[in-house]
Amino acid sequence: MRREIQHVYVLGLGAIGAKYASMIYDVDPACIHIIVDEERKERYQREGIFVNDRPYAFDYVTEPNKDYPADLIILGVKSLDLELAIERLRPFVQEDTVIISLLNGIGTAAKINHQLGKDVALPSVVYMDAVKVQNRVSYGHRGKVVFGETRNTSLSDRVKAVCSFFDKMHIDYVVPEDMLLALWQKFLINVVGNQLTFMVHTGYEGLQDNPYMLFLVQQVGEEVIRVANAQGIALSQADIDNMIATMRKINPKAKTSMVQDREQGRKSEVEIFAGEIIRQGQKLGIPTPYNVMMYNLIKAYEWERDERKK
Ligand SMILES: NC(=O)C1=CN([C@@H]2O[C@H](COP(=O)(O)OP(=O)(O)OC[C@H]3O[C@@H](n4cnc5c(N)ncnc54)[C@H](OP(=O)(O)O)[C@@H]3O)[C@@H](O)[C@H]2O)C=CC1
Ligand SMILES: CC(C)(CO)C(=O)C(=O)O
Repeated sequence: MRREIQHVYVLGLGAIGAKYASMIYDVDPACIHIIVDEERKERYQREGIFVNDRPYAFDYVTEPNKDYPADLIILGVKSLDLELAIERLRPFVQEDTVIISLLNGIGTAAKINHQLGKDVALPSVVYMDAVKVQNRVSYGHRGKVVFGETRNTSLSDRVKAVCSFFDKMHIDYVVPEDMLLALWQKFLINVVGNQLTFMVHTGYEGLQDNPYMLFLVQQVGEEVIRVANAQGIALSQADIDNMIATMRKINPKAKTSMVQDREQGRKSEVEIFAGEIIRQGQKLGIPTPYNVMMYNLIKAYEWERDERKK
């Protein structure tokens, strides 16, 4: 029988990580700890971390404490920092630890489990509109974590433990029956929405009524569906239609995380979006020309920005 979740560690106190850390802190400040290195600890303590304008005095830890074993670790780094982050959290992982990774992309849980050599990470994704600028995080919606075992016809003990913890912390979540499909539904939004808004440099409004963008939404979306279907994942036109309907309900001025990366001069996560679709398409013999074009345009933009000025 799995014990109740009492101590939670967050690695990656960015837009998403700080948002969830603050929600947990608001209910039970003693149960939340932030894994950092010495440099981050000093910087976060000196500058403070604000979430929706409220300062948070988190417990910053650089190494595990046997009095507070990690029942749950929430990972909130960008995909480019994933490998290093997994090594940082390795000493915190106990026999019963569960890892929920809030990163975008379809392969994160598998990567974590492979690198750690054990089955500790549950596949998960988050729907959220959080932004971090310097030491200040803001968000408009409560967001939603989607997580679970690959199939959840009945709930495993570790999924039940996370559900009851999220209930206590008032964190909205969904445990879908088919987690692989849920990962691909989110992946579809990222491959289509994040990359097109990045290239056109627009908020969600670009995906709501711009006829040229809507043409591309359909073409890029169909490539994702073909790659998914070839692997037995039942992504369909209905998912593109749902995505368009959902985009139309979002604040038109809000921005995908990839547009935020562009505005803050950071490297984007194109490798886990178009890069992943292109690699999978090549293995399966499925052409993905729209993604090849997007991948190279995004890379070309970043090359001009980052390499030429060196
Ligand atoms: N923002 C959003 O609305 C959404 C984001 N996502 C996904 O969530 C993931 C995280 O995104 P987001 O929160 O926006 O990213 P941010 O860039 O805001 O945050 C990442 C954080 O990770 C920290 N970090 C990186 N490496 C380490 C390390 N080794 N040890 C400790 N901390 C580390 C960084 O710290 P520092 O700043 O000190 O360098 C930074 O604060 C991405 O995959 C993104 O696609 C998904 C849905 C929505
Ligand atoms: C789905 C979306 C667009 C918001 O949660 C996202 O994942 C992102 O901005 O990266």
